Amino acid sequence: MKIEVRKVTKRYHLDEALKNVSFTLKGPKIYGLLGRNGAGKSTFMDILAGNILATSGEVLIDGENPFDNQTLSSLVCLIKEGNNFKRELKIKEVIRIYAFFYPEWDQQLAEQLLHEYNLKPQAKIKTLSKGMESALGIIVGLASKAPITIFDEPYIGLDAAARKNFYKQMLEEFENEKRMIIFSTHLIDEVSLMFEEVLILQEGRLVLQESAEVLREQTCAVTGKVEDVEAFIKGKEVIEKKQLAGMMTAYLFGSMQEAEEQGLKVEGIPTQELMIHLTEKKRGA
Ligand SMILES: Nc1ncnc2c1ncn2[C@@H]1O[C@H](COP(=O)(O)OP(=O)(O)OP(=O)(O)O)[C@@H](O)[C@H]1O
Repeated sequence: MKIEVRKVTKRYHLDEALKNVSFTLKGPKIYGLLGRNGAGKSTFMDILAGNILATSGEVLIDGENPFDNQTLSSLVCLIKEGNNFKRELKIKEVIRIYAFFYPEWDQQLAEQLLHEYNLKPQAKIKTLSKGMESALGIIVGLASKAPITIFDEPYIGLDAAARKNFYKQMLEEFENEKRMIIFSTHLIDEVSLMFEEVLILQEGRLVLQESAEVLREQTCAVTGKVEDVEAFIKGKEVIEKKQLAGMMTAYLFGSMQEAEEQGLKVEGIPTQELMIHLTEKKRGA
């Protein structure tokens, strides 16, 4: 499936949650949608799921507007960080509703995951802990088999071991049957290896869209004497530089090998740190 985002702005009264954002996503792929609080991630996901309209510009899924579009709504499954289900419903009723709604629903997978997460079909949503409710969201998202599955921080209340289990299940599902998964998270380093492409939003603007491979392999942190680092980074795309006691560290797009040949100390940059530097750079620009 193809998602085209064209000059999208979303305004809430005086607040601009998205500012003239344009990009294209093509599935099947696992996309990481990153950004700090209030960057506009949830707003974008809500527009994509057809829950709200952009103030201007358009989002198209295979050429169609998702707002109030019944055909598309059965192809897109959005799981948010909470309040996905009516509190009075039982788990088995939630499962029945989603099974009815999503044509590719995988009942066997849903039952297997309910068992793994130890969720009782008779239990009412309002009796579940935060972690159990998140687990149900994860189960529904995975079992929906929706060609566009969107997870917006879906793991609130799950501990590190349960989150790891979820990432494993998600990857297995993706390998079994490829689809487009858009995943928004704060816990970037936990999941960064899963992403094939990363988008970073900052204050409503898209500051980066890049394949994760390029980010991992073609960015590095170079440290050495100020004059050596300055000479090395001349003409290169520098993300950030820091100076202390005659030494400099520069974060840049460039090959590690080239820096090593110059006798500089070179390290990879964890995605989390890269995101912080990229968003700070744009803020200062
Ligand atoms: N319903 C709303 N009414 C008014 N303002 C809103 C609404 N939803 C979002 N906003 C504002 O739009 C901006 C973007 O919010 P959004 O929730 O999309 O960001 P986010 O990147 O998902 O953040 P977080 O990670 O904290 O959920 C914020 O300034 C937020 O206050």
